[in-house]
Amino acid sequence: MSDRLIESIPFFQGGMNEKDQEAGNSVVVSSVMLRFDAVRRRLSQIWNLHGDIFFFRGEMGLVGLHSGTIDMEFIGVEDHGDEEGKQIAVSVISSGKNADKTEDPDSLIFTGFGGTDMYHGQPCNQKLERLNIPLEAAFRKKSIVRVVRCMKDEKRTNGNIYIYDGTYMITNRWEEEGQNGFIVFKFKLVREPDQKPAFGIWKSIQNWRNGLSIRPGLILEDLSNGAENLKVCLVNEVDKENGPALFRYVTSLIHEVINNIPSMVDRCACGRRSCGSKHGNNCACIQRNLGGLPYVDGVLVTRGPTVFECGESCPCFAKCKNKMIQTGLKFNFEVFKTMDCGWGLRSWDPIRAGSFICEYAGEIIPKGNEEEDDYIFDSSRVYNSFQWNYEPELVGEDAINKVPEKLSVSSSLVISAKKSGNVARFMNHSCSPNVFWQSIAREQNGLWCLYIGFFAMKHIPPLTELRYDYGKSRGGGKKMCLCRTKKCCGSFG
Ligand SMILES: C[S@@+](CC[C@H](N)C(=O)[O-])C[C@H]1O[C@@H](n2cnc3c(N)ncnc32)[C@H](O)[C@@H]1O
Repeated sequence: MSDRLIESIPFFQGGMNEKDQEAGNSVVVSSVMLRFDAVRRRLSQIWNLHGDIFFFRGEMGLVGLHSGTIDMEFIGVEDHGDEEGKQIAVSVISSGKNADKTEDPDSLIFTGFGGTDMYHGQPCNQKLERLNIPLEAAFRKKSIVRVVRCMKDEKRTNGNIYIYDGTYMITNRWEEEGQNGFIVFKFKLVREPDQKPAFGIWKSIQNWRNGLSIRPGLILEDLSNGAENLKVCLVNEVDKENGPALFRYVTSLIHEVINNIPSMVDRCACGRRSCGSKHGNNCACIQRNLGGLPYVDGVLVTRGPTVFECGESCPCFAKCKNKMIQTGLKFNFEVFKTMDCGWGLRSWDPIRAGSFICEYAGEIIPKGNEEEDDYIFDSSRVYNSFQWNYEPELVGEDAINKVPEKLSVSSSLVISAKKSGNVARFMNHSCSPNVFWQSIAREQNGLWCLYIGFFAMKHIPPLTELRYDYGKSRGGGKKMCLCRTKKCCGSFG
């Protein structure tokens, strides 16, 4: 969000002090609500979200896709004569008691509401009343209903992922005997034709996991040949090319020393535990980071000049919360042939914004030796600036313009992944990227070493190509860009 928008709400006061936290601050609350509502109204005009994913119900409310905690949203229809048609369903979430067990990607059986006696809590027949009326009205009026499929998020305890699966129509409605012997209402929704696949992609991936050989275009089951903790498959569904040119698969970078950071006099002394927990709050590595522990729930919280992780000689656990990029891949990736940019990278798993994707593995080379090399990462290039640490003032931190988002890697780092590299060497460039890089430092052999970690800029649905901004050399981009995004500036590198 731009500073302009923040200024346009003159009575906004950022942050909550302790007194506010106890007593409440209606000015802050109402200005946050104003901003939320402005964003929601604007987004509900512009969204075209087929296949987009959400990790929290509130996110769907923000974009105007589905509001509230009930698995059906309805609107009032003023001009409809009969009583039963005054409310009409506009969106359903297939989760909980209403969920569909068949999981057909083109249709959905949605169970009606009710079936528990209001006064005594005993099971009873569902009736054509209350929340079933808007569903019945949508059936009779043949109106369009948005469908959100709900899946369990394997990476979070009790977490769900919501997939927007496009528009459906209720084509049938019937009553049947439920498992407990009482009547339940069933509504059959059929997906409107000519929509790009969304939930269907998830179902295909589920099948591939059960037997990789059925993955169309499969060339290799594991390009890393066991070097990574998860398989990286290689596929080509586009032409006959049977793989990228030969390279050595390595999982990490041969380290670089940061000269201007003093060596490890104050390494982490947290003991055998995870830093950042209630017992390990004084971690010297975490304290080097602005704002404390950089990762919460496995996602990067804010972007900054350098993130400091616990290192080799810190006594904390291998699973310490302040160790992320050194703990390997977290998602099942595939290297695939793109239509016009050679090989590219994408994931079978949904990726939550801020998640660690991979590091840029390869060999460190001196600046100036990168001619004729397509596999260069160069931290000293000019990168399009972007704001990722949104709204820090809402949580009482310095305003955006005071936090340096531009990366200042103290010594420039040039990595070549031409001869040796990992999945990162296949990430193509985009002028509207969904991935960004972050420099990460950790101690090795008593010295601070610098690495480049890639993180998801936004939530990324499965099989969406992962691309970052390659930046431009000081003299301007040398290669023609084919990213085909609206913001394409024509060149990169
Ligand atoms: C680091 S490699 C990426 C992997 C590469 N596509 C492959 O097949 O191995 C960088 C090269 O990919 C191609 N590439 C990446 N992004 C591109 C883009 N936006 N437009 C055109 N070509 C691109 C260019 O040939 C570039 O030199």
